[in-house]
Amino acid sequence: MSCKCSQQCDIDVMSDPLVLSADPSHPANLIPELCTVFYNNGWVTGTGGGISIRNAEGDKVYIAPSGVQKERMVPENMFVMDYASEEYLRVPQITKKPSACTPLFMSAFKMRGAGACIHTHSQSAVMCTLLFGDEFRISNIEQIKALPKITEAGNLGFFDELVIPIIENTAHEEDLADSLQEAIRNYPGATAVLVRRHGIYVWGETVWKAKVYNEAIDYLLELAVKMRQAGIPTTCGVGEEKKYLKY
Ligand SMILES: CSC[C@@H](O)[C@@H](O)C(=O)COP(=O)(O)O
Ligand SMILES: [Zn+2]
Repeated sequence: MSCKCSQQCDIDVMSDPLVLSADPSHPANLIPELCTVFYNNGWVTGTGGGISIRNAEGDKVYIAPSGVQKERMVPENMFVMDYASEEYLRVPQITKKPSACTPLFMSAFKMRGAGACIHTHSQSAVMCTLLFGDEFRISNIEQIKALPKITEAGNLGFFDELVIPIIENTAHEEDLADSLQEAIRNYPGATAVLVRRHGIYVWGETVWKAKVYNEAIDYLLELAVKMRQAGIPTTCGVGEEKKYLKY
């Protein structure tokens, strides 16, 4: 039987209907593709980081295997979980162990209704967790406008402050779930949580929103490191930067 996607493809989906599709937006195709993009940005190198995506109906969760090179995955490597029962509908041959990030991805799905959640080990994210205390804050930068308010409709404005909570790392990724959930409860306007000396989790209503938020946040994290290096506070008002310039 061939795939039912809009492209009239001739992939034999009977061989593995949960992960084989010629539809490029199928989660089993998107996870390997996006992980390659993230790898090329230095966000998921050395097997760290990853992404989990729910299907369009929201009843299935696609999860990468644990400990694999995330940029070299193929659709057949994906785990598929039933969203409601959290039971695995498919376990790939490559390994029986799903990503250690699974309880964290599930927290974003269940608590925020997210359609996708990205985890990166971006060096800008890690540096910001070393430069900031319990919260990362930045304001008065144009790129902030790419991020949602969450608690009300629409995006943040140029003069709004972006606040991202920072939680402490644990020896094992799955042990982060409790503190991530606490941060999600305490910061209803957050679409991301930083993990000290580790990286960041970013989620969104759809995979494309999650991707845009992750890109915008990483841009702001990288900028924040440079602002700190230049001695400019990340929340400094428009025009106030002159006070900090050394020339
Ligand atoms: C470099 S090992 C990193 C892991 O411990 C973890 O932090 C991570 O992000 C990926 O876990 P994984 O189980 O491979 O999906
Ligand atoms: Zn990690």
